[in-house]
Amino acid sequence: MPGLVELAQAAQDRPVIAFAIIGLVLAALWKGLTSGQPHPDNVPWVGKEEGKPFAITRATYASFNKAIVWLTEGYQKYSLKGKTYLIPDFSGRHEVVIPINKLKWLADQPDNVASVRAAHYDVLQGDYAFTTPYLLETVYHEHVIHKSLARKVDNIIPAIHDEIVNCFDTTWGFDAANYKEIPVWDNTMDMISRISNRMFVGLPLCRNEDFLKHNSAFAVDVIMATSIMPFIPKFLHPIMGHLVCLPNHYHYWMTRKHTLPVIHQRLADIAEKDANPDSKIEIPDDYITWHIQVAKSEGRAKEMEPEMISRFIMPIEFAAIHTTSLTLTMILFDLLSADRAQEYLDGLREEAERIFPETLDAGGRWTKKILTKLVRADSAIRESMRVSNFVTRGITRKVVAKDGLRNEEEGWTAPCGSLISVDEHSRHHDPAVFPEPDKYDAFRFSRPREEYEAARERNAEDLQKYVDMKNLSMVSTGENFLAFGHGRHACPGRFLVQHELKMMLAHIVMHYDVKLLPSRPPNQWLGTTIVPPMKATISIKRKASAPVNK
Ligand code: HEM
Repeated sequence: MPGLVELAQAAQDRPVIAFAIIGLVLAALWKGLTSGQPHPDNVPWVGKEEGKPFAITRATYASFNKAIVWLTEGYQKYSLKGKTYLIPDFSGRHEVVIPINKLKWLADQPDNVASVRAAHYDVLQGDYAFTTPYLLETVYHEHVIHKSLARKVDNIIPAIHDEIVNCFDTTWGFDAANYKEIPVWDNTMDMISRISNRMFVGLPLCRNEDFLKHNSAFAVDVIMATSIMPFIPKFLHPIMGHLVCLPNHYHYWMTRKHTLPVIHQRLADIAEKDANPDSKIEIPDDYITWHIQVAKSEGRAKEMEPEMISRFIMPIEFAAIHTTSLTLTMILFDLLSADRAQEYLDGLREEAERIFPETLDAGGRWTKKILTKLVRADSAIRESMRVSNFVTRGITRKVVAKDGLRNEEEGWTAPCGSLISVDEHSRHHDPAVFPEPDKYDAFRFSRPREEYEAARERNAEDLQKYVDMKNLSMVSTGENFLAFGHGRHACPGRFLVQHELKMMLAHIVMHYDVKLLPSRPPNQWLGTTIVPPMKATISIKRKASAPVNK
């Protein structure tokens, strides 16, 4: 530990850095002392020691490493009894946490009463982080994904499969003699960036290293901005917001030089094809095309500008790449360290090898219909998202109605500006809902589905059971599975993610031997976010028997 003299000397040597650090510390303290999200005043708190001076401020600071303790306390004391409570947050954004029986009530609120867009705008620093507020004000990219992705998914699966094969070939490789260490987080980020971009911008850009590098740097810039900005007093935001987000502009600028030529070409090709439907030009099925087609059909001039198309690619990349990479990283660690890891790997391999031959009619490429049969892979993914989800609270909505949002049943009103959410972590770990809730049981959700299929004799009584079984799939959201949210704003990307992750798991088990892990490399809690171990590795080698390209 340096002494005061050394610190004073260091400050003299680097006055600008010292000034900046002192400024940030003072700002953080100031913020802690004065912050406070609007909230109902007749709802109990967890973590706040009533009667003590600066009780909310102290709870705000303590919340950084108390999230799990307070969520558990809130769940036991209030949620299980159908009661709402308040939880402090390190960012100063204290939340109203409702019990699970009010999930539908919240999800059904109109957008002009409880808004997901406003909640995301605040958390993601919409004024500054994405280079122009217009992107998160309009969320046009989300509209495009909602309108297009589920309809287009069958068309894009072959391209996604092709990209997955290419990613594994070029990063995990072909060496069948020696095990190779794979740094899981870096590798999944690399692969998921390429695979996602195959759908967003297509070939060859999805493999362009400079484009991918600046894209991923942009996402890190956004995360930096969301971490730093809550600690800067509001009145300084118009200056500090732009300063903190200077790197975002730079990295956007660097991606733009790659995307703009593709966008110009695409606009020209689509115009040519529209004018001359017999033209031989092939229009790729990717985000750029969907963006243009939706904008054209809705007469949106601004969204047709090449510059805007290029900017809108950034928030969609942000929504897709980190979420999917975190999920895949968690899946690999959960699967390889489970008590019955070998049995799970063998089960996944047996399923993949049994189903894959059905693709031969489709040129050895998976299709949506065939992928639906991978129920064990589906379960292995859903189970990891249940046990190792990286967010603890979800379905977050900001109250935007001027008069607030009234809950008659409990008799509270959340004033305009309040944040309301659901504690999905505790629900996903509730022993009354999931026996042995902390255990990763890869086939928890596929076992009943397989038993049902084996015994299936269609009659009227089976119909309900059939629906129940469908509800165990990873895209089915509800009280017991909230990792993709729920209701009309549930993640539309999940209709792609399910196929992408299943294809990746099937590829791994059919092509590689993977060493089991002696124990689960631990996740880390950062406030209320859970991050997987970023440096942990796994050992893999190509199966000598693996087919060269499938
Ligand atoms: C495993 C990967 C992913 C996870 C865990 C995930 C999770 C989520 C969650 C929790 C929400 C918020 C739902 C709510 O507030 O109710 C969301 C929203 C969204 N996600 Fe995902 N997501 C993933 C991948 C993707 C991908 C690949 C895309 C795009 C292709 C995408 C696009 C979106 C969009 C556009 C929204 C906003 C929906 C709306 O507000 O109407 N996500 N996602």
